[in-house]
Amino acid sequence: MSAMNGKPFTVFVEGNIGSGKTTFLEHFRQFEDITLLTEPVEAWRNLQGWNLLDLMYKDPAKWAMAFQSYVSLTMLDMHRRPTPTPVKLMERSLFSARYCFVENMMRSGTLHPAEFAVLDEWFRFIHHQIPIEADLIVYLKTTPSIVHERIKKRARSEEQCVPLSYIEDLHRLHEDWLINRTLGECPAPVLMLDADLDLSQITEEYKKSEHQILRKAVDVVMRSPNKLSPKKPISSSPIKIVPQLRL
Ligand SMILES: Nc1ncnc2c1ncn2[C@@H]1O[C@H](COP(=O)(O)OP(=O)(O)O)[C@@H](O)[C@H]1O
Ligand SMILES: Nc1nc2c(ncn2[C@H]2C[C@H](O)[C@@H](COP(=O)(O)O)O2)c(=O)[nH]1
Repeated sequence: MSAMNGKPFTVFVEGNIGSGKTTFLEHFRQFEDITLLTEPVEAWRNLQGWNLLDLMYKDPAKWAMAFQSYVSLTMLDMHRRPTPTPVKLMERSLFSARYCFVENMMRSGTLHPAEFAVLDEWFRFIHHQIPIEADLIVYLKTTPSIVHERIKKRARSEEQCVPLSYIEDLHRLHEDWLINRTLGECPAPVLMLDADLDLSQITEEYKKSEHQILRKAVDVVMRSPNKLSPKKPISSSPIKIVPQLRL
């Protein structure tokens, strides 16, 4: 199934560490005609045998520049990845790397001002020379203390020493970027979801976003009904499938 006009309906899924971005993408695995691109964390944990994520957390002053440079490369690769489907969901973006993580490293003094200037120039160049657009941003809004507990429970070795204050700083930057609009550029309309809800309630919250996300795929269904169906068939009738998508 090719994307319409060669450009998929692109969604950036944004939110603090542990807010449920990967879990959100997994919710959409039930549908066909969607490309899901999770954050390349494993690439950051193993670049030719080097765990850049661990090095960055252990000695940010020394490794922040190298880590952010590689984050930029891997995220640009995701932005530019050919997408054969009408809908593409990406976990994070070059925008959150710049306006949340790099901004925080500059403000906290982790990045030298000259290092920040280099990363900022790279972001400006990429943003103005290469299309890295989005049609929608889904913002998984969370409370720092809640995601800090989730991070501890997830127990990713590199993150065990991440303090609550770091999560609070990232929260404020996400809010300023996506909600208050006092930081940087917001490249698409924002759909905010309450990602504090626990796993027993979060599916209903995720469903609030299905219509806006799947509407391009719905268009495809209306033109070729046999094309889109959940991997677990809801019904043999495309009509019953389409209302399921019209939430
Ligand atoms: N709504 C939720 N309630 C409770 N735990 C959650 C929820 N969403 C995700 N988790 C758990 O929290 C951790 C982080 O979720 P994940 O999807 O990896 O977040 P992210 O990709 O934003 O870092 C995982 O252990 C996951 O199982
Ligand atoms: N310093 C940066 N760290 C980043 C960036 N993008 C992600 N990360 C870190 C945060 C987590 O420890 C891990 C994965 O993020 P999740 O939110 O998916 O858990 O990678 C960045 O640009 N800079």
